[in-house]
Amino acid sequence: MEKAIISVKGLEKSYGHFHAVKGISFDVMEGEIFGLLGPNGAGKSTTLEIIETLRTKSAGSITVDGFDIDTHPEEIKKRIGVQLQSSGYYPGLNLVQLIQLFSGLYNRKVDPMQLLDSVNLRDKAKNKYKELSGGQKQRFSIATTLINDPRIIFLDEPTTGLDPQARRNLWDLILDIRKKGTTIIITTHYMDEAEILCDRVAIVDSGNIVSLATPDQLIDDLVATGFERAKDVKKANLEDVFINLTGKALREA
Ligand SMILES: Nc1ncnc2c1ncn2[C@@H]1O[C@H](COP(=O)(O)OP(=O)(O)OP(=O)(O)O)[C@@H](O)[C@H]1O
Repeated sequence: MEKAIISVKGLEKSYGHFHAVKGISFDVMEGEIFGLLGPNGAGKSTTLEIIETLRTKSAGSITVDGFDIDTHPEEIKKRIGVQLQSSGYYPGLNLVQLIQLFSGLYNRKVDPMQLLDSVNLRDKAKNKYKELSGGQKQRFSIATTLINDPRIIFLDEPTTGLDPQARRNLWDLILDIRKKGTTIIITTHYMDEAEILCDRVAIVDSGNIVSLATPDQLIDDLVATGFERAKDVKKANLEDVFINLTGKALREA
């Protein structure tokens, strides 16, 4: 039976007089990839950071894995994996040392090489974070979300700035993580990414959820209104051409 692992009810957030999140409610089901989509400033990061216990809310209630955020934030922290800002990656340490540092903070024993293997970064074990390419940095930051063996991970625009091969590689990594039973919440500005990865998406605009359904359902609903694309869709797009010409392999060795 489907069970909600995150339940958000009537969430509001104001920054001074500015009402950034205006009373949103949604559930995230156990094991799903749930997308928050919306234009810049819609309130996606604010919402994520409140659920991550990193920001206070102005009103509403949230439970994560059965724990109320107001009364049990520490229990919630133990169960979630959050991408760190790159400023958290001490410049003098290599990837293995960083993983050892983070696992110490979480009080967990992890095998750094096994974790690096899982994100295809074994070869970079002795490199420093700043020596990684954009795609490698993103993969490393996803690896760090897995250190405490979380039930849920939060990915805020994980593929922004990556080339098409690196994006696809990251999609495979995200799907692999979900296969192991981890619930994933992701924000993205890429609709193709949301369509491929997300079981359900909430479309957020000016602090409200304006629609929430599976990508298929949202498209069908739009088509049912009589909407048609202006141009016939070709069987391939420019990204297909690019991948076809330059291959699927990563270019960052
Ligand atoms: N600390 C803050 N103080 C004041 N206003 C803030 C603060 N953080 C965010 N905001 C405002 O709240 C609104 C929502 O911001 P938020 O970062 O949640 O949007 P977002 O949907 O994640 O946008 P983006 O796609 O650009 O990351 C924006 O108008 C932003 O300027």
